[in-house]
Amino acid sequence: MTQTEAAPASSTSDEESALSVKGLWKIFGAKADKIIGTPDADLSRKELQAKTGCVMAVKDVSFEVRPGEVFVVMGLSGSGKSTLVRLLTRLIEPTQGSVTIGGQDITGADDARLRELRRNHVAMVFQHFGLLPHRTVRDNVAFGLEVRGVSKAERRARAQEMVDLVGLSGNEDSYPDQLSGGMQQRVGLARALAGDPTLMMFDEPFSALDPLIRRDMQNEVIRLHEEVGKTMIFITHDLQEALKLGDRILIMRDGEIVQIGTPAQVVAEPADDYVKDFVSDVPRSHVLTLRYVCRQPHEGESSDGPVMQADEIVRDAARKVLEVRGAVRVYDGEEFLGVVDDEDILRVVVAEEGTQP
Ligand SMILES: Nc1ncnc2c1ncn2[C@@H]1O[C@H](COP(=O)(O)OP(=O)(O)OP(=O)(O)O)[C@@H](O)[C@H]1O
Repeated sequence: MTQTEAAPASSTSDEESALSVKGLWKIFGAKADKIIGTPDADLSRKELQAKTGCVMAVKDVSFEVRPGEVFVVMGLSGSGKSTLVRLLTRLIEPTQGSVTIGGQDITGADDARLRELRRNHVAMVFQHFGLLPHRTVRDNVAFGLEVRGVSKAERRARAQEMVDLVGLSGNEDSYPDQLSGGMQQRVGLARALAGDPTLMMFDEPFSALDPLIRRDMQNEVIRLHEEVGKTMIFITHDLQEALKLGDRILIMRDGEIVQIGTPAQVVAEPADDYVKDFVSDVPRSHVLTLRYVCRQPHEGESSDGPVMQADEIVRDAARKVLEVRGAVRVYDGEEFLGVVDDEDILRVVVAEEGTQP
């Protein structure tokens, strides 16, 4: 994934965003809509539940996702991730707030528009693959196209293309129970891609897979993203997965946003002790970029070293920096940010020795 440290999300307008979420709330329970705007809304989840019986699942969440971005929503169990992703297409009705997908207001959409949106623009990949057991791989992949009324020949051709894309060539005529978990999830990916959605949502798709297969599937998502460039919203409780896949990560706790940032930002500048604690075991050189390591040149330090870009990850930059006598210059595009020398790199690497589990 690219690790672009771009402008803050708030500078993106609704028309430019793939997804725009504003002031979104979900409170489960009777009279939940009477709570927002009252002092009860400021109670902790536990206090609110004790007082009113209502559960604050998602609390005043706002964010923007850019076209082509992989946006990860990360949080521990119960933080509100699944509710949030279901609010985005109104599989769960929001208590308050607005959602705009590709410039279309979802919150006010009638049933027909919602169906059209779910069918043609948004694809979801879940942990439980939701494959139809009596259909072949090919027919599972083509299912959404069938619902849309695409002709049989066109469906077959498109399904084959997607089966090939996810590396399942030769398994077209197998049934789901003849495939391993990883392969079944590939069918789920192919099915999601078949309809050429504008937005793909993944709700903990790899949580049930073995660690090695899970890593393969993460790499597969990265490869597919590079190939098809879709906007992706990826829900996970796994920090490593979030750091690996996300262009940006939204960290949730108790229904609220704690931080939104690039992997490097979250590790270098955690918003609070909760995030700090969360990222404390992360090998920093694998995530931090030169932006967070560079410094102003010392007096008299030569400033004619080679140039590197600020979004280069420290581990990838290390060899080049260590080979240079003196410092390399770090630029964000045309803008000079500072310099980095071998000691600056080693400081990151040595510091992480103490953080490895
Ligand atoms: N239908 C419901 N009625 C009442 N409370 C609910 C409902 N659905 C979810 N909740 C509560 O809302 C909170 C957020 O749940 P949610 O499932 O969104 O979290 P999550 O981060 O996805 O967790 P997990 O990974 O365990 O699914 C939890 O306290 C949960 O118990």
